[in-house]
Amino acid sequence: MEKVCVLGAGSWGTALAMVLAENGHDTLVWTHRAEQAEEINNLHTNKKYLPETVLPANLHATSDIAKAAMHAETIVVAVPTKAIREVCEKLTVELTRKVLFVHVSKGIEPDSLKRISEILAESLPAEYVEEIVVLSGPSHAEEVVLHHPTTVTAACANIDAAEKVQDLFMNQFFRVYTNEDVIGVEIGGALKNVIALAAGITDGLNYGDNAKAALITRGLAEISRLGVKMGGNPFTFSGLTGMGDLIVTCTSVHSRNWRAGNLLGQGMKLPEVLDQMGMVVEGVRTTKAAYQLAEKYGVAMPISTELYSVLFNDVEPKVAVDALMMRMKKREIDDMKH
Ligand SMILES: NC(=O)C1=CN([C@@H]2O[C@H](COP(=O)(O)OP(=O)(O)OC[C@H]3O[C@@H](n4cnc5c(N)ncnc54)[C@H](OP(=O)(O)O)[C@@H]3O)[C@@H](O)[C@H]2O)C=CC1
Ligand SMILES: O=C(CO)COP(=O)(O)O
Repeated sequence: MEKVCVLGAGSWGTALAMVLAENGHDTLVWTHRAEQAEEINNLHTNKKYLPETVLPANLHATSDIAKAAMHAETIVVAVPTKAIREVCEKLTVELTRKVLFVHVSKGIEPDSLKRISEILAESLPAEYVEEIVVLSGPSHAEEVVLHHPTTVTAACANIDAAEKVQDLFMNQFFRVYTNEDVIGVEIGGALKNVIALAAGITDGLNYGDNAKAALITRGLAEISRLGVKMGGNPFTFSGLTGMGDLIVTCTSVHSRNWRAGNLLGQGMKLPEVLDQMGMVVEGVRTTKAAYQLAEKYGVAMPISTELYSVLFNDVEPKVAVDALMMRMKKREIDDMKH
């Protein structure tokens, strides 16, 4: 039995804390809202994020970050990308020993263009960091809490650390693979949200299945193109954290990114959409990062670029789709390289 703390009691943090508690680990979830910690401790529910779920009685919560830091040998960071620096700052003052960090967030920071493991390495004191492992893959919280079969990947250049995380989480409904390619895993996990927003838009426009298959396939082409240029292993992009997560996020009604895109495609404006979602839609900020990364690395990312113009330059979704369809003629396979 390990002592594990999960930072963030949103849908994913809570679902993963549930997996860990069910695996017999001494699991504490930290939330920045005291009333939510009380709800988890006293009622064993988290109604805002997982309204139908009864949490295991051995899952405990706290809103005291000092307690969270004291408790853990392993810390799972499960807050949205934009909250990570702030949470690390709070945590840093409470750390007293080396901890294995696992992060499960899927984003890239705009402007700095940092991946999550880079943000963590920058924000946490090196002497208290044993390793940083990313856990990612096709995994909606709503299905994990129902014990539906789910597969994910734990990635770290130090394969022993990845295997330790594999052992912590793995059970009969939650299967964990390992990979050494942190860049490929983080880029695939972040950028699939961008393509899922676009897939939601075409569904909102009622463009049907051909359009969605096109977005998934050409989306994977542009994710791989960028990811390889950044140093990722090309094979990672056809794995769970690439193609796998892209498929689930572009096709599942559970996806907040797909749902947000769907509302945009139906004509709703971005601020209204985000208001209505009430949960993180990582793809919005990541679209800005993708747009900047495409420029920085000189890689063609037409879907991300058109989505950027819809989200941030008020271009009509239909006009953006027309622009994608009317790009100059390309070879399918040669095009993957450039
Ligand atoms: N949901 C899923 O199925 C999956 C999600 N992920 C990824 O996991 C990450 C977290 O997503 P998810 O749990 O779904 O998000 P949610 O929107 O469901 O929950 C986010 C949680 O983080 C908390 N939070 C937000 N800002 C801060 C802050 N500054 N300090 C402390 N806590 C904060 C929120 O608190 P409050 O309630 O106060 O807003 C909430 O508890 C994202 O990167 C997402 O892409 C990955 C795989 C699956
Ligand atoms: O990453 C996810 C599934 O693997 C969750 O996707 P959404 O954030 O779009 O809900």
